[in-house]
Amino acid sequence: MPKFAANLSFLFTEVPFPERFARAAAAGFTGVEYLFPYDWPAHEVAQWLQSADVEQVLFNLPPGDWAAGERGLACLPQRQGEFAESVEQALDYAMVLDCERVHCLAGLRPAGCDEAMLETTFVANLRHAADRFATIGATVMIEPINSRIDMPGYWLDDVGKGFRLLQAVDRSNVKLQLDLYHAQIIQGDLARTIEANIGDIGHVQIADNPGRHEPGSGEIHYPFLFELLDRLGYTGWVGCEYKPQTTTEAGLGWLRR
Ligand SMILES: O=C(O)C(=O)CO
Repeated sequence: MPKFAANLSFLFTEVPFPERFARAAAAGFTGVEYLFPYDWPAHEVAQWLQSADVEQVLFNLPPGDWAAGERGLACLPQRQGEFAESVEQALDYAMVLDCERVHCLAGLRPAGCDEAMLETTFVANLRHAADRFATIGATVMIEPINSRIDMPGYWLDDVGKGFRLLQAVDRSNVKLQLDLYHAQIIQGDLARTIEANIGDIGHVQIADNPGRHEPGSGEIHYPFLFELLDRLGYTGWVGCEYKPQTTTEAGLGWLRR
């Protein structure tokens, strides 16, 4: 079975964020991920990790003004200075949290902007981020996210485009974060996609479809995909980024099975 990380932005939300680390550990998780740590000083987050004895698996670079609807900066031509600052902030946190993976949100497609310009900006920004994170041995993830249900207007909303962008960025520490829930909505054909691209996949996330709930609640046959990841020698983490149907604890039956 792969290693599972609890996504603390989705799971254990019954308790305040600092308490979720211990809850995840008590439920048997040895790794955690979440969207953003920036509301808390890095050394405090490090203490929560340490006292729960869990590994920091992944978090996201600052996304711009999330509350105002922004969903990342990496493709935005007018925001390259801010992107570079966001890389430094995430790097500081990654060092303190001893985290080997960060996810770089691409951003929403700006109106009236040429596709080639967005791609040029994205590639330049990713190369910059990759080179900065290489100094601590960390990998930068890019993630295709569906723009039909969950993130309307998201620029990186195609799985094939994600793998093509990896080639364009051409840095060994940039990999694809394959969220199987988003991939199912975008295109399906999950097993073949994993098999054809396993060497470029640096992180996996899961939820079932429809509803983005626990594995087993929908149409995706996760036991088959977990066996496939094992058979292909995937040694990375699988992040549990789903919305529990009732409570987090009640929804962990799929993991015990
Ligand atoms: O929305 C998602 O799927 C994300 O992983 C955002 O980081």
